[in-house]
Amino acid sequence: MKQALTVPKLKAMKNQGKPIAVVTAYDYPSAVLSEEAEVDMILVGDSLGNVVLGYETTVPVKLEDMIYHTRAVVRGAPGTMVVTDLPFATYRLGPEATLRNAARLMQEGGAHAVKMEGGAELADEIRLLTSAGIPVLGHLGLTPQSIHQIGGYKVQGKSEAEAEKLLSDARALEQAGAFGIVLELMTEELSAEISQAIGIPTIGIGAGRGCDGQVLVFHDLLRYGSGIREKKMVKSYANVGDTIREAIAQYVNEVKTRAFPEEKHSFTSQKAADPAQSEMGKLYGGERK
Ligand SMILES: Nc1nc(=O)c2c([nH]1)NC[C@@H]1CN(c3ccc(C(=O)N[C@@H](CCC(=O)O)C(=O)O)cc3)CN21
Ligand SMILES: CC(C)C(=O)C(=O)O
Ligand SMILES: [Mg+2]
Repeated sequence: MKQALTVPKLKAMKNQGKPIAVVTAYDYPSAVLSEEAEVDMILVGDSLGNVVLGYETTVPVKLEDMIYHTRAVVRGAPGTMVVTDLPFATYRLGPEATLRNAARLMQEGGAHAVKMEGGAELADEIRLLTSAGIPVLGHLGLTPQSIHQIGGYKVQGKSEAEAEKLLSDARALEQAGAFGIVLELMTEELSAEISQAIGIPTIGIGAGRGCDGQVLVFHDLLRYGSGIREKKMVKSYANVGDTIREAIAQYVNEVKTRAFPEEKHSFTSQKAADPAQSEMGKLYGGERK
């Protein structure tokens, strides 16, 4: 079995200038295929609320959902580093409650690390978790769990004041012990500045070319879903949604026209093998062997 990447090795990749390739996965097949494709890390994102469970936002996603999906991912990718999102509000009731929730993602889910959205205000939580052996990945820029506060999925860090705040938040996360930071939906000037200013790797999504790695949502990368919206930040490397829809439509058509199943998909008894004796044999006039 392939050896999963470790936190120290991930940090070393930044120093060696080796880009880090991350994809989200939510279940057994997406994890198996991601590991076979040799991704450096799998993120069990709370985006599963959108792409797997059909919610409008990530806000309804529960800790139990994340544990359940992480278990399936870990079974599918036993040789890959798996990081799981702490979902909405599960790391906002103080360091102890955060530790309890993060520990469940690791003990019950099998995650190797956890991710949380936010800046300097999470320093105490990150210090406690890292001291307890729970690696923490930060997440700055667009923080989708705060969508009802922010009001929309908008590019972050465009003003000088916003950029300053994000840079100081990145420094605070590193200081508190985070092993890396996801930078979501910000200008590439800012993501490059942050990536140079800190010693831990940055993983970008919609943050341009300045980051130490990239992450994409599995369903966006593959156009896997019925209504995957075109987003500027996404590159789709396949169109699995169209492929699946066309395949299912063809199956439906073949059932309706009795083109499927054929003889080769069917099983026969010894009695049926003798056309004179079997109902099917009589029906097909001895055609069946
Ligand atoms: N399918 C999916 N992909 C994701 O990347 C993702 C989720 N779901 N759910 C949780 C969050 C929400 N995210 C989002 C949601 C919307 C935009 C978006 O509308 N992006 C626009 C830019 C908007 C602007 O110009 O201000 C784009 O075109 O990329 C980006 C990230 C990222 N995460
Ligand atoms: C977009 C990534 C970074 C994420 O947080 C998720 O998939 O939930
Ligand atoms: Mg997330």
